[in-house]
Amino acid sequence: MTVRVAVAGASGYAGGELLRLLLSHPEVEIGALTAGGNAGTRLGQHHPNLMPLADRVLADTTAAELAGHDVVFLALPHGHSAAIAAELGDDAIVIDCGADHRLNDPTDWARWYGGEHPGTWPYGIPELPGARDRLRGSRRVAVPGCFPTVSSLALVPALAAGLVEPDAVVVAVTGTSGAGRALKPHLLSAEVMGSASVYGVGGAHRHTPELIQNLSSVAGEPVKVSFTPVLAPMSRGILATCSAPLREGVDADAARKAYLDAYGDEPFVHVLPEGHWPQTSATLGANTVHLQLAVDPDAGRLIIVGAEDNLTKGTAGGAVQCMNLAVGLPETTGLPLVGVAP
Ligand SMILES: NC(=O)C1=CN([C@@H]2O[C@H](COP(=O)(O)OP(=O)(O)OC[C@H]3O[C@@H](n4cnc5c(N)ncnc54)[C@H](OP(=O)(O)O)[C@@H]3O)[C@@H](O)[C@H]2O)C=CC1
Ligand SMILES: CC(=O)N[C@@H](CCC(=O)OP(=O)(O)O)C(=O)O
Repeated sequence: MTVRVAVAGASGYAGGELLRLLLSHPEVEIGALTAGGNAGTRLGQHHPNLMPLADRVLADTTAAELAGHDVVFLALPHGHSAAIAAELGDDAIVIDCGADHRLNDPTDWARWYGGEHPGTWPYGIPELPGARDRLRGSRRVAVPGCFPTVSSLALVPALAAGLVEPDAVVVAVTGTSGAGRALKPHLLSAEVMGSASVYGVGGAHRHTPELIQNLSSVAGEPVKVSFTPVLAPMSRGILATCSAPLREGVDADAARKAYLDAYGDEPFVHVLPEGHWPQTSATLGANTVHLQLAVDPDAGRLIIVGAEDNLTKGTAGGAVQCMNLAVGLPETTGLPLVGVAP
């Protein structure tokens, strides 16, 4: 099978990571590459690592440029996907790395992003209960936010098995590439190097409703989520420390069993051997999430720590995994399982 793909937003971080993965995908032919203000420039100017595509010139992001492909990846800022997807129609599978089609509830959309709800697409974490069947053969995929990917995978088995109360706390350290490559003063090296800082504190981050949506759907009841992101001086990676109050009688063995049952057969989600704790460097460049858990008997809480590369499993790798499901290829095709640590 040859899957002809286009990437809109190819000059950005998510677009660049998509191309890195697609270049080594055995069934993919890379077609149109588009951008915004950087249209007309060479891809090599933006992604010097992508040598085989260095001389490709970026086109304007229009439906006409993106037409005629089997799969179109949209790696554009929020709010740019719905109109282009509508113009492409059903001829192409469209995989949106942005937030436009993630939230089910129009009221949530209006509160967190503003404006009219662009509609909900099948949500791209295949490892969540029931998700894989919805993604297989789908013509549309909403790729999750990078924080919700690792944090949902960390908390879902405990909530689905009823081991914890529906009241989660997530504190997640992230590298700066999560913010994209547009210039922003708080991402200057003088601000970031040698310092860690919080943002979006007090339920103010727009990934909170996405997490609540994912966790509540498996818990079967509304789940409260307190989410705090922490910006750290690294380019890639997320380390999420998640916890929730343990229900009466739940011990460490029962908790571990729930995670091994949930992920024992998953190629990309690894529950580490006891005593080993996730670290971002072990997941860099790999389409993996590493998890470990512990019971804190004095606090009465289950603690789950998860690591991922925000650009790989947290965006582009997850997107390619969903493409494989959508086109009927084995889910793992072309995706790296091994990180580049140290
Ligand atoms: N970075 C991450 O870890 C993650 C990102 N995402 C999502 O992926 C999407 C892309 O993010 P990211 O790559 O980080 O962002 P970047 O800012 O790095 O890249 C944005 C891309 O979109 C293009 N673009 C910007 N404005 C327009 C426009 N008006 N019309 C057409 N193209 C435009 C840019 O082109 P140009 O260079 O010409 O400006 C660039 O190619 C976002 O929706 C983001 O939320 C999701 C999960 C994680
Ligand atoms: C460091 C940093 O700023 N990270 C971004 C992560 C955004 C992301 O990955 O996802 P979406 O934009 O696709 O929702 C943030 O917190 O907004």
